[in-house]
Amino acid sequence: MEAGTGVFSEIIDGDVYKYYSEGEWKVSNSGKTVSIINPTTRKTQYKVQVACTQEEVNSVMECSKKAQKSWAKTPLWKRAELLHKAAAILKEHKNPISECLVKEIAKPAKDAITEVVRSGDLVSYCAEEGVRILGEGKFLLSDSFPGNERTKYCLTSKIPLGVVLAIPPFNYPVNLAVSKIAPALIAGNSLILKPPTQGAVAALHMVHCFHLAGFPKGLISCVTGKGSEIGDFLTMHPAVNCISFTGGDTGITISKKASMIPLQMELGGKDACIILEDADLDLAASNIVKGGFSYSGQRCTAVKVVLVMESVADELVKKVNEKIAKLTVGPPEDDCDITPVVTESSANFIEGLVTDAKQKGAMFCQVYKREGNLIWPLLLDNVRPDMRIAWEEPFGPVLPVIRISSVEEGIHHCNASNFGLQGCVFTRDINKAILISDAMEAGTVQINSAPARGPDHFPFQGLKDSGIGSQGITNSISMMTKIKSTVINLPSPSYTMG
Ligand SMILES: NC(=O)c1ccc[n+]([C@@H]2O[C@H](COP(=O)([O-])OP(=O)(O)OC[C@H]3O[C@@H](n4cnc5c(N)ncnc54)[C@H](O)[C@@H]3O)[C@@H](O)[C@H]2O)c1
Repeated sequence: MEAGTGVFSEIIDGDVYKYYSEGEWKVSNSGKTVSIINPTTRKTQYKVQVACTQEEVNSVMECSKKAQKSWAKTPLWKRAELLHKAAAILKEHKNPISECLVKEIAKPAKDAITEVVRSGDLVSYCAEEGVRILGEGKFLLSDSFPGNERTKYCLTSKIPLGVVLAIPPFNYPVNLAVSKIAPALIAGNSLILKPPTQGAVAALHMVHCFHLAGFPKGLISCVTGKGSEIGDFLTMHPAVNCISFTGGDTGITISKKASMIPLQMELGGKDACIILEDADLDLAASNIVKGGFSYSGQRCTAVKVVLVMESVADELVKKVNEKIAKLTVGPPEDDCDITPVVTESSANFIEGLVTDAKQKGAMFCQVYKREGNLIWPLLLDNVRPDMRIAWEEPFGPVLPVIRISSVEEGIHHCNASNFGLQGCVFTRDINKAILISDAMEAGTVQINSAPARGPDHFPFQGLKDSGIGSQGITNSISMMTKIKSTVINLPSPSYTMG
């Protein structure tokens, strides 16, 4: 089945995709649309509605508030049952959804399928985890605090926050949407999704799978439009009780504007890969290539700078270059390793970093080549700290190598970054690895493997400008709840068996 056909024909009106509110697919009164440009053909692939009007957003909010009230009264097992159903429908329709990922964000076809299947698994896992952790609370006794007798019993439980606003980025528009939707729903919240422009159509198909599962009207809504146009109205809306955002620096702006509500922010990274003299260089080289160039480097946890000890640098660079030479470059439909980057402006930004590095004397291991949005993989050796690429996130298939003469120098570079998402270290000495992991200011450090977000139940968080709070299924469920206590006061102390 193709995108927009069969069960999905309901979500499209002519050639424009609708938005989703009050359990229905609707055409916005704004009368405006935005074109989604296929990164490979650079032609319009799909159209979605621009900025639903403020009245439409207000009505989405009202409806979401109302739906949440009755959802919070729906038994946990029933919420879980619906999530399991949605997960199965999502997996069943992996083909049309992955087709959108290929055409909207040039994700290699195989990876696009993996994203949808992984998303279904995430939703199911979340339902199971929710049933366990939300079914438990705490029981506290007053006499453990000095001066108290056992006259108070405190019962705590986790309650929903209300309306959760989810804003995912373009690179995993399905997976990073469900990683917010599923925890929000299992915890008893309603959810409003604002998908990225590139990736919006994949997200709308995914939302329709939740619709088909039969969630109550208004519990899930999906509002399309440019972040720059409707972003502020959504993120500053008084009805929103929690924002879960994944993306770039926009998250910093949102966190400054948002009101006093819980924020989950997963932002950019400049994940460093430190290679010691005793490292298994073959293992390191394959992880650098996989970590640095998968999905053309457009991953928050991509290896974004290699910090290698001078004594093994020549050998490592040689091994990495041999592997880069084997990467296939071309369209996502052919499952090429390197596919066009998401937009022309991204390609121009990447080119700017490459030009800066060239002017400042970096060594090019390959010839720089670009056709449209397609950039061939490039390793830049002998990068120095005065080059932009040493610090900035290219979000493309360009990887800098900085040669270091001590571990301290590597840690210093890593910690001087504003980002602190993940990092990795390659060594056969586990004691050194632990010391380095502790010294690196990053939310997660991988030992002998490239940075990675999954498996999706692991905690995932960034320090400094890389984020607020922690994701991962369990942490996201907890983050989308609040603790509520009920205290039973006894007229006189009561001790068990007393
Ligand atoms: N830490 C993580 O978990 C993680 C994961 C994936 C990507 N990322 C980061 O995301 C970035 C790439 O993704 P991107 O280009 O889609 O990021 P982006 O910040 O440009 O956009 C993210 C989302 O925010 C929306 N948006 C834009 N302006 C807005 C506004 N004013 N108000 C509300 N929403 C607004 C966009 O439409 C999109 O849905 C990279 O920096 C990458 O490192 C981080």
